[in-house]
Amino acid sequence: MSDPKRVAILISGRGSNMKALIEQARGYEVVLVASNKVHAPGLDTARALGVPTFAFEAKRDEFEAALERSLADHKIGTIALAGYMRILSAAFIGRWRGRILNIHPSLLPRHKGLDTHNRVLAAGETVSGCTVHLVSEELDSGDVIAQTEVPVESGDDASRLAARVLEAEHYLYPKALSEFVRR
Ligand SMILES: Nc1nc2c(c(=O)[nH]1)N[C@@H](CN(C=O)c1ccc(C(=O)N[C@@H](CCC(=O)O)C(=O)O)cc1)CN2
Ligand SMILES: NCC(=O)N[C@@H]1O[C@H](COP(=O)([O-])[O-])[C@@H](O)[C@H]1O
Repeated sequence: MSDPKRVAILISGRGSNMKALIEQARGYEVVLVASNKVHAPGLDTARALGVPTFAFEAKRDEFEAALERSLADHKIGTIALAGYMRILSAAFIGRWRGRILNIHPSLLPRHKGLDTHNRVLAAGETVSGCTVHLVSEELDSGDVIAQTEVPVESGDDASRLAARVLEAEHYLYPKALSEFVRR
C-alpha cells in the first residue's frame, strides 16, 4: 500500500533542490531518488545521504514503466520533481494525478518552460520568484501549491538571478512538500 508520506524525488542533474528536500524533511521521508540520467551528479549526493537510488536511460515509455515498478516496490505515495528535465507522459500523469509536485523558477503562470531567468530579464520584470505546483499534462500549468517572490536587482544577469531564486527554492520546496503530505 503506497503512503503519501513516502516520497520519491526525480532528478536529471545536480539535484540541489533534492538535497534540500532530503535534509529538511519534516513529516515526510525521501525513500528513493530516481533519474533518467545514470551519471546525474545528484545520484552521488543521494547515496552520500543514505537514500536509495534508481537510474535508467531509455525511451520515455520504457523509463516510466521501470520507474513505476521501483515506485511500487518502495510504496511511494508522492513524487517530487527536482530539475527533472523530461516531459512526463499523459498516461503517467493520469495514474499519478494530484500526487506529483514540481518546482519552477518563476512566478507561474508567467514564464513557463525553459530558459526562465533570461526571459524574466528580457521582459523587464522587477520581481521574480519560484513556484511549487502540481504536475499536469500541460507543461508548468498545474495548480499552484506555493510561491515566493524574489527581487530582480539592477545589474542582474541570468546567473545572478538564478542563484537568488535557487536560495528561495531551497526554503520553499521542503516547506511546501511538508504541508502537502499533511493536507
Ligand atoms: N507532463 C509534465 N511533465 C513535466 C512537467 C509538467 O508540468 N508536466 N514539468 C517539467 C518541468 N521541467 C523541469 O522542471 C521541464 C520543462 C521542459 C522540459 C523540456 O522541454 N524537455 C524536452 C527535452 C528534455 C531532454 O533534453 O530530454 C522534452 O522532454 O522534450 C523538460 C523539463 C518536468 N516534466
Ligand atoms: N522548468 C524547470 C526548471 O527550470 N527547474 C529549475 O532547474 C533548477 C534545478 O536545479 P537543481 O537540479 O539544483 O535542483 C532549479 O532552479 C529549478 O527551479
